[in-house]
Amino acid sequence: MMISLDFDPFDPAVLADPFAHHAAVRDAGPVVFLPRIGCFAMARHAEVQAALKDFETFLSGRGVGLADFNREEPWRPPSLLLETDPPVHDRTRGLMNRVASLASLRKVMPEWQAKAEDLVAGLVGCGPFDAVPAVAEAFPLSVFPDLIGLREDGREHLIPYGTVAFNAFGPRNALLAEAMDRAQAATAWVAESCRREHLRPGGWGAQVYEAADRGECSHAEAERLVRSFLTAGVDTTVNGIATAIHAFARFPAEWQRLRADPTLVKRAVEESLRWGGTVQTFFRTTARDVDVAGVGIPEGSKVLLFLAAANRDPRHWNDPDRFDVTRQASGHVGFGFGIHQCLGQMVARMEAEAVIGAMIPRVADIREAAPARRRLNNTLHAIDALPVEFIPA
Ligand SMILES: O=C(O)c1ccc(C2CC2)cc1
Repeated sequence: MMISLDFDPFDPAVLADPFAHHAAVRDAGPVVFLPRIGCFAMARHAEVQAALKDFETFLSGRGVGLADFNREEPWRPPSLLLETDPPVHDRTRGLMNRVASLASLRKVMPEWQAKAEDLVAGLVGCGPFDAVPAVAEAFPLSVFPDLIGLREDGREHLIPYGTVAFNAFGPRNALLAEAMDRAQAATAWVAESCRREHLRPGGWGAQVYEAADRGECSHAEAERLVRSFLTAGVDTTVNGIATAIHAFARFPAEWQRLRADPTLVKRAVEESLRWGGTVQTFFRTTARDVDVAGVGIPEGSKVLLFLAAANRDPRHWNDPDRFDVTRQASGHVGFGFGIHQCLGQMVARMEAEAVIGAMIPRVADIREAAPARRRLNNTLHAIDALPVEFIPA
């Protein structure tokens, strides 16, 4: 029996506080239909994880946004990672896994830790500041473009470019239109920056082109694969770090628990990824008629997967709305799940661990200087301003 829910997940009021609406979607049933969007939806952990794992039934190649690439032109050439299915995905993901290796990240970790320590030390005891530009944007923009090997000029374009890319997974609403208008220069800069001549030898970008030299992909594909790093690798980590700092400001007892046991830093970062819901949703498209929990979903249907709702599903987590630095948050779907699980998840973890790890010995308290201000986005639970004070230890 199909349950319909008169609910627009992309309504600005919902995007401003999505968690307030997730229980209703979860409780309405394992699969519901959203007539306002014209899609099916899943918000419970079991069904979301199962759909993410079942890449043959729930396709990515027809787009992971509301737009069905079989029916309408994508706003940009589709991603050869995010928006492909096997066998193409097997080839491109294998290539990118070899480039974005843990070994290469381990090499830069000491430099990232030193940069995070310098950044945090300069903010402790200096009164209220906005942690979004000062930390959440500053740190990823100081380390990630260098990892990829991007040119120095124009790196600030990466933020508005990510904003339009993540809005583009949603409907053609005012948020997307505004982001498109603002991102014209950024879109041009990103396209140019992915060209081989603009990439530093030795960086991840140049390594993708070297894979093309070896015949692992075409040089045109290499340009699009480098673009994936730029699209996925900034707005996500910026908001992941902002959300972690915001969580500790809102739950000071958790900050004290972490300061009392700094070995919890990896667990605390993972919990912020579960609890924070930076990446709220993604779509899939059904490859065939499929029955999920007694609901018939026709072939070619768009299915909205509420990742953040699944990460707070009381059917799977104890006291899910509680931010708990000691929780074992493995199994969350904040990075997706299955073959499309986030290629850059180790980058995201390492960036957040470097920043939070630098704060632990230096910051006795994180004081909210004013309420955080949301930056509405069709996909990201983003923070626009986070006025805080780092009280010296
Ligand atoms: O390949 C891409 O362009 C791409 C864009 C966005 C993501 C989201 C999941 C972080 C992933 C890949």
